[in-house]
This record gives sequence, structure tokens and C-alpha cells, in this order.
Amino acid sequence: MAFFTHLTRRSLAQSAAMANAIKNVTVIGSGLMGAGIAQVAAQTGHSVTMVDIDPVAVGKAEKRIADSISRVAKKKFGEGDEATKFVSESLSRLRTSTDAVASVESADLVVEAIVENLKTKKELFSKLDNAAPAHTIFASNTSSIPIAKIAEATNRLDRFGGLHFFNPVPVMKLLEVVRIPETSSDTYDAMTAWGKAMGKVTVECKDTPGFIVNRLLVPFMFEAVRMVERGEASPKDVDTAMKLGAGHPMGPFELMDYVGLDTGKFIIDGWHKDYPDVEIFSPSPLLEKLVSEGKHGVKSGEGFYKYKK
Ligand SMILES: CCCCCCCCCCCCCC(=O)CC(=O)SCCNC(=O)CCNC(=O)[C@H](O)C(C)(C)COP(=O)(O)OP(=O)(O)OC[C@H]1O[C@@H](n2cnc3c(N)ncnc32)[C@H](O)[C@@H]1OP(=O)(O)O
Ligand SMILES: NC(=O)C1=CN([C@@H]2O[C@H](COP(=O)(O)OP(=O)(O)OC[C@H]3O[C@@H](n4cnc5c(N)ncnc54)[C@H](O)[C@@H]3O)[C@@H](O)[C@H]2O)C=CC1
Repeated sequence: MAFFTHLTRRSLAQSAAMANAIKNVTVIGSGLMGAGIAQVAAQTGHSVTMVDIDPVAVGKAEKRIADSISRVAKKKFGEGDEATKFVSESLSRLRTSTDAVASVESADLVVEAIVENLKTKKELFSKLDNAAPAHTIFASNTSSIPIAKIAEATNRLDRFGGLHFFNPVPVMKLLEVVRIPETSSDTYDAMTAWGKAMGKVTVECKDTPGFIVNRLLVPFMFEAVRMVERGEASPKDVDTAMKLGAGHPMGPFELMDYVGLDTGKFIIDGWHKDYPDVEIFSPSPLLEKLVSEGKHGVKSGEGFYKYKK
């Protein structure tokens, strides 16, 4: 028992040391997820650089972060000086850039949250691998792509893993920490300790399709779309049914609009390519139509539903 307690103390001390080791965080991608991850990292005392190839996306992310931090501050401190200080100190730790390579030069951790496309992610990581210091840990926030396939673009498989956050990042408590066979224990422990320092509850995941949550959630969403395509129910009735009958905070169509239908299409296209014989992953005419019309959900003003811009 004493030996066990000693071990627990030692591993707690090690975890704390590792959380402290990650001070400088670079988040690549300033869309829905990148902005949320950068915000929470800044809120929890990290020095953060948020990068996007698109300067317009950076500007939009800054506005979303300012709005979200105010809501977090209000919830934590109410109105007043403490809330104002929390907002200004958090924002002072956040820088932005459009130059990914330059932004990793002093990073302890790089979290990638760019579009859900394997080729684009590999091209990015390949460039970053040459520019980042040897100790830097690389992580992807991918929803559906195997971490091992992304990591192939680098020479740091032992310092590579998945950090899969949930939308909206400032609110959702879960973080899936994904390891590939080559991920070292030090890297895995450092990612987990950092997740806890971010205020998240972590779960350990193997590099299996969809990890834990999306392995269950995505087929549920697919099935909801198929029901509507078969004319069995309307999106609104499916949403009402799942909220009132199963206690979900959002119905599947509201959630798909919230996540982004373009991201949903990237996921289904990728899984259809990898598993061509699994019928549920075959292309959805309804989803194809909405995405081709630029209806990407809340972020574009329309998806399955219409939103005020
Ligand atoms: C056949 C083909 C089909 C193909 C389809 C394929 C689709 C594939 C999709 C794949 C998806 C993959 C995504 C992924 O990898 C993982 C995910 O992230 S899944 C999504 C997980 N998220 C959820 O499930 C969210 C569920 N919704 C909710 O929990 C709530 O609705 C939500 C918190 C979003 C909003 O709550 P609500 O009560 O409705 O609204 P309020 O505005 O009142 O907010 C409540 C509370 O929370 C605070 N808050 C909300 N948003 C923010 C924010 N951005 N920042 C800060 N704070 C926020 C708000 O202030 C409120 O606080 P109070 O103190 O309670 O007032
Ligand atoms: N939307 C969601 O609810 C969730 C998404 N994810 C994953 O997070 C990642 C990002 O998703 P979202 O934030 O929703 O996407 P998004 O479409 O909102 O943002 C992606 C951003 O990446 C930028 N980008 C594209 N290529 C880039 C490059 N080479 N370098 C720098 N920036 C680049 C784009 O300009 C855009 O601003 C995806 O892998 C997605 O699967 C994970 C959890 C939830």
C-alpha cells in the first residue's frame, strides 16, 4: 500500500512537472475548433499563438474569442473588476499569425485544427517538423482521420498524438487523448497533464476510427440523415424526438449544423474511401446538395436550418 501511494505521488508529481513543461502552445487553424482551443489555452495561463492561412478567418476568430471569453468570465466572476482582469489577462497571452512555420519556433506543443483533409494535414506537419524544436509535441484535433496516417509526415512519431476536443471547446469538458503505438509514455503523460491543466476531463483512446465519441456519434448522425432521405421523418421532428425523448441537448440536425456540414462531408467522404463496403458511409444526396450550395450550417448562416447572421 505504502509502495502504491509512493508511486501515485510520484506520478502526480511527474504529471504536474509535465503540465508545467508545456508553456508555449501553437494552435494551427482558427476556425470553430482552433479558436476555442486557443481561447481555453490562453485562459489557463499558456502563451498561445493562433495561426491560420486565411487572415479573414483570424479576424473572425478574434471576435468569437472576445465574445466567448466574456461569457466565461461572467460565469466565473459575475460582473466587475475580476471579470475584466480575467478577460484582459487571457487576451494578452494570445497572439495571431498567418505564418505557421515561424510560429512553431518556440512551441512546446503544436495543436493542429485545420480542415479535415489528410493531404493538407500531412503537408502542414511535414513543414512544421523541420521548423519546430526537437522537444515539441505535435497533436492533431482530427475527428476522423487515423493519427498514424497524419504522423507519417514527420520524423517524430514518439512525440505525436491526438488531442480531440469537443465543440464548443470552452464549454465541453471532455478531451480524448489518442496515442499511436509509437507515442512515448512521456509524450502521452505530457498531453494528458496539459489536458487537465486546460480544465478538461481526459480519456485515453487508441487510434481506432472515430476514437470513442465519434465512433458512436457519427453513425447516429448518419442514420438520422438516412431517415429523412427515406421520408420517414422531418429534421425538426427527429430533433424534437431526440431532445425530448432521449435527453440530448441538441437534436442530430441541429448538432450537424453546429459542427459544420462541410466538416461532416469531409468525414463521410474519408470513411467511405477507407471502408467502401460499409453502406452507411456511402455519400448522402441531401448532404451533398447542401454543401454544394454553400450551406455549411451555423457558420454560413444556413444548413438544415436557417440562422440569423
Ligand atoms: C449520411 C451523411 C450524414 C453525414 C453527417 C456527418 C456529420 C458528422 C459530424 C461529425 C462531428 C464530429 C465532431 C467532433 O469531432 C466532436 C464534437 O465536437 S461533437 C459535438 C459535441 N458537442 C455537443 O454535443 C454540443 C451539444 N450542445 C450543447 O451542449 C448545448 O446546446 C450548448 C452548450 C452548445 C449550448 O447550450 P444552450 O443551453 O443551448 O445555449 P446557451 O447559449 O444558453 O448556452 C448554455 C451555457 O453555455 C455557455 N456557452 C455556450 N456556448 C459558449 C461558448 N462558445 N463560449 C462560452 N460559453 C458558451 C453559455 O454562456 C451558457 O452559460 P450559462 O452560464 O448557463 O448561461
Ligand atoms: N467542427 C467540430 O465540431 C469539430 C471539428 N473537429 C476537427 O477539427 C478540425 C477543424 O475543424 P473546424 O474548426 O470545425 O473547421 P473550420 O472549417 O471551422 O476551420 C478550419 C480552419 O483551418 C484553416 N486552414 C485550412 N488549411 C490550413 C493550413 N494549411 N494552415 C493553416 N490554416 C489552415 C481554414 O482557413 C479554417 O479557418 C478538423 O480536423 C475537424 O475534423 C474536431 C472536433 C469537433
